[in-house]
Amino acid sequence: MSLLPVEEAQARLLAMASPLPACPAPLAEAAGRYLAEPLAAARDQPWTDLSAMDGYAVRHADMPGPWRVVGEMAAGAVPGRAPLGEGEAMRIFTGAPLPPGADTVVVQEDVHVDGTLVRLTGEGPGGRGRHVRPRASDFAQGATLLPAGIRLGPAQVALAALAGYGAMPLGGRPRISILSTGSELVPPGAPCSPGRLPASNGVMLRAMAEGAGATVAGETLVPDDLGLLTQALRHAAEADEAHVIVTSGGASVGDHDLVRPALEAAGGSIDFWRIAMRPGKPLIVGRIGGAILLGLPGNPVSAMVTGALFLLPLVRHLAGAAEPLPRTRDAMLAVDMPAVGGRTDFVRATVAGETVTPIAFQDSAAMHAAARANALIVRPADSPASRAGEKAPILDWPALGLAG
Ligand SMILES: Nc1nc2c(c(=O)[nH]1)N[C@H]1C(S)=C(S)[C@@H](COP(=O)(O)OP(=O)(O)OC[C@H]3O[C@@H](n4cnc5c(N)ncnc54)[C@H](O)[C@@H]3O)O[C@H]1N2
Ligand code: MOO
Repeated sequence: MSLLPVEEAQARLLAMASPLPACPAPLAEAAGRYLAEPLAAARDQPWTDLSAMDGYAVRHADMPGPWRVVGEMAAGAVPGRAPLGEGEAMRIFTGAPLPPGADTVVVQEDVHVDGTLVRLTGEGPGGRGRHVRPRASDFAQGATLLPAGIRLGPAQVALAALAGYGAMPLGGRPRISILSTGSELVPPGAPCSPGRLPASNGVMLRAMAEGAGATVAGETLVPDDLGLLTQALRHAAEADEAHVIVTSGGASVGDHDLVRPALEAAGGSIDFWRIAMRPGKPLIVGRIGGAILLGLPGNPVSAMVTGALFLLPLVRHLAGAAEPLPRTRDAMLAVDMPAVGGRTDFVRATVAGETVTPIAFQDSAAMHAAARANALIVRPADSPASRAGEKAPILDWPALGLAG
């Protein structure tokens, strides 16, 4: 059975599912999720010309003063209709609307005040319009502020609030169920007798998926037993109602590698198996009930890399992301790198500025080495050797969704 190229496998996986239905949600729940429709401003910001400083609103034509103070405006005030007359000033505070006729604000540090008379002590504000935030200078009502499919962070949530919204249409939250397979596994922190191994993939995949906006409906350790694994898969599909079931381990060709037979015994089917990538070759993709099954390899680094390149794009796609796949950028290789075989190599590396350096120990079970990395160097299958100083595509941790 030939190995599937990585890009083809990613495209086939994403084509298996449609984004979940969108629904309106309060802004407090929006960060980390995807906007389902373009966001248009429901108001002008600012709503009128506002002062950017504490001081005195004046007519620039009256420069350099002096002025007679005829009233006061604070944020929240609404200007009256009478325009400022010649030589008149309005005491004004940051965020307050300018009275009609005023076009410039003199800051209070630049004036001497004697009763109601205000004189410049310095050079004054300079040009007309100084210290004024003109109406709609940030955005105008009706303007498209955010496109559909972007991930909302704190700044976008604040923008939505200023644009007049208390809720936004958001993509759905994918539910995932995590099954860590292997009779050798014990839960993290449990006593680890000889032959046992702390299960690390479950907590890692949970952190990755939750960071991408998924909710974890179940997280279970399952021994290498066909009956128990079959039952666990059914449970994840039916009771957890998972959109995605992600297994780790048991994906390869050994006698104890049971994910494929268990999937078939549970009534599921395999769409494809084995990808031309290193690490991560044994990846399985299938379906069971309404869920997509993603069978990741057990080696911790293989699970991390396949989780970042397959699980997270699938989560983003279901959650409504316009661009679910991570984007590469170019960096300069710090060292020579050998020719690549028939599988695309995702080399764990550290990137600093524009320079990327592979980590010396590339074992797919070596989590200590992988936890020092902050990028993968992407070396496509069958590439020739590269020299230090050449450019190479990398996927850095923020692009992959692995940044802490
Ligand atoms: N004859 C062959 N052997 C192997 C092949 C192959 O093509 N032919 N592929 C190798 C590759 S590549 C990988 S990757 C591994 C992964 O295979 P599995 O998915 O079947 O993984 P397991 O054998 O179950 O486990 C591998 C390794 O990882 C440890 N493990 C498993 N689960 C966890 C977990 N949740 N947390 C931490 N560590 C875990 C497990 O104890 C094993 O040491 O197969 C190669 N073999
Ligand atoms: O693909 Mo395995 O993940 O090379 O170690």
